[in-house]
Amino acid sequence: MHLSLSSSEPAEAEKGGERTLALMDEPKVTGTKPRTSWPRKALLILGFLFALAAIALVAMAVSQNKPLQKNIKYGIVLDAGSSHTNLYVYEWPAEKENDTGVVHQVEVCKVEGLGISGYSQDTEKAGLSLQHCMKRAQEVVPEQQHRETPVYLGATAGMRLLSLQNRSIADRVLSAVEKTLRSSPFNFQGARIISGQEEGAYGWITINYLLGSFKQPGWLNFLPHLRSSRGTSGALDLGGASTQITFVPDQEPIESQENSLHFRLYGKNYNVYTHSFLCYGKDQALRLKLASDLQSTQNGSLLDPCFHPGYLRIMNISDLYTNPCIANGEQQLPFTQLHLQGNGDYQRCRMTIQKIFNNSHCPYSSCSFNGIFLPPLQGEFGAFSAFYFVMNFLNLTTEKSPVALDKATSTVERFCSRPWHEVKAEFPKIKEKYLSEYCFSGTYILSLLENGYGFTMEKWQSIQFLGKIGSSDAGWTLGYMLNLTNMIPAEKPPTRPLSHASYVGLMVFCSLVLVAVLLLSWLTFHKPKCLQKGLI
Ligand SMILES: Nc1ccn([C@@H]2O[C@H](COP(=O)(O)OP(=O)(O)OP(=O)(O)O)[C@@H](O)[C@H]2O)c(=O)n1
Ligand SMILES: [Ca+2]
Repeated sequence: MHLSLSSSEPAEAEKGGERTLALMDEPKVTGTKPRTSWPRKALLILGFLFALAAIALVAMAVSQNKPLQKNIKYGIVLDAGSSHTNLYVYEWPAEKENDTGVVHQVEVCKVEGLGISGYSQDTEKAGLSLQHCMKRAQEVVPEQQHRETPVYLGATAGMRLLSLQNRSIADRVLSAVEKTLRSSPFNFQGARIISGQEEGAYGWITINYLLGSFKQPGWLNFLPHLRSSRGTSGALDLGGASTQITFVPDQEPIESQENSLHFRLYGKNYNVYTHSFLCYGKDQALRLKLASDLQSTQNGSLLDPCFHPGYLRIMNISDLYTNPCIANGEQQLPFTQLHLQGNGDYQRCRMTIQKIFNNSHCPYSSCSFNGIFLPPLQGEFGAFSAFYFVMNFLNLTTEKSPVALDKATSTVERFCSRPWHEVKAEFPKIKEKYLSEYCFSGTYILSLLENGYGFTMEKWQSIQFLGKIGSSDAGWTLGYMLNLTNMIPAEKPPTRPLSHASYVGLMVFCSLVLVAVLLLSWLTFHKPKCLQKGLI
């Protein structure tokens, strides 16, 4: 084959001098195996060195970016809600504590029994009830870190109500829980009742921290004027005794001072609207509704459209009137017990619920209800706690697109109309207290969001019902801890435009492109002799 190629070439050789010269340089064909030419050898060596260098570069990048042994810190927050207490353990890498999105939940322990405000008759028990979860926290946090791990307890609306009703009993409950927390090996930082404003604000901080809304991508350092372009999500929290709405409105300034908060986080200013409605959590709202319904009964029996047909409940009237949400009226009632009988009528249920929202006056440009200022709704909203528990039970929470308002309405309507014995048989594992109230709760959520706040058809689509974000529960506790441990800086910590890994990757890529360009240019302009033959 080599021979036949040589024999056909003299004709071509006459066409141009250069080609002729090239042929003349070829080693003489001798019939033995040809030896590899020098340039080809050089190319082979170069190729080998190139491959070696590329492997070394990649290996270096990989080993340099291997995660270092982590120095983990822990923090504990107890959410002492009106219906129950949860203990959360958070962890984060010590060297990154000022970054956003690095703290996450590693444990949640549900305290058995009542919320701490439920122990007003036996305050010591409020402290004892926490012991099991404190033991659990000791197992989760490594022993050598117990002493430096802060523990906080924040009590919400149940304790706010107890404190309004009887300050000294509320203080005794707090002392009892403090005693338990002080006797643990952790670094006790305080047990207190947080205000509704704080509860709303910390819920907003938590979800935006977890969603990464405070994060500005590193490349924005090059374009500082674009930094304010990313929005935050509003926060909707529904508890047993209070409910909070918090978001950044378009309208500025916020008309009512008591609903206005200002934050500077990671170098950006936020003017936040928040309101906490005490007595409008789902348990207290049910009491408000029952108290309102009772006004129109003569004998204490009530046909309640917010419970399933066939459902019966007997309640002591005195239990209904044991807190400041229902101011007076007990004395005038000629009966001591309420006999409630469900008839599962969604439309009527909505009408009875509507009565607990007072829309008769509004001293501002716009209001939610009870004369409370509410600016026009703005942006996306994350709805959590009981908003999530209830909507999740009703299969109305989807990861992708939100369920439309009319579909949510028809689902609740259908659920309410189902006979109680059928519902009970279908969900034998769900606590009867929760299950029997999902019809009321679903209807209440729709009334509150649609009529109370104005999430009608289109706005409804901006609500995402959230249980967890990543591994962390949506709620106020993470925001509370981030604030108390100063983990959210007012100014953006200085950062490099690229992460180390992206930097190394980009450097390798650019080097390879440069080498390729140089090689190609060299080949194009200098045409090494070994290649010239093959090219023509
Ligand atoms: N799987 C669940 C869990 C809870 N609930 C109900 O949801 C309500 C609120 O629960 P939660 O958000 O835990 O309220 P708390 O924090 O206890 O109350 P608050 O924030 O008002 O102090 C309670 O009525 C509870 O009965 C429910 O229906 N289904
Ligand atoms: Ca709560």
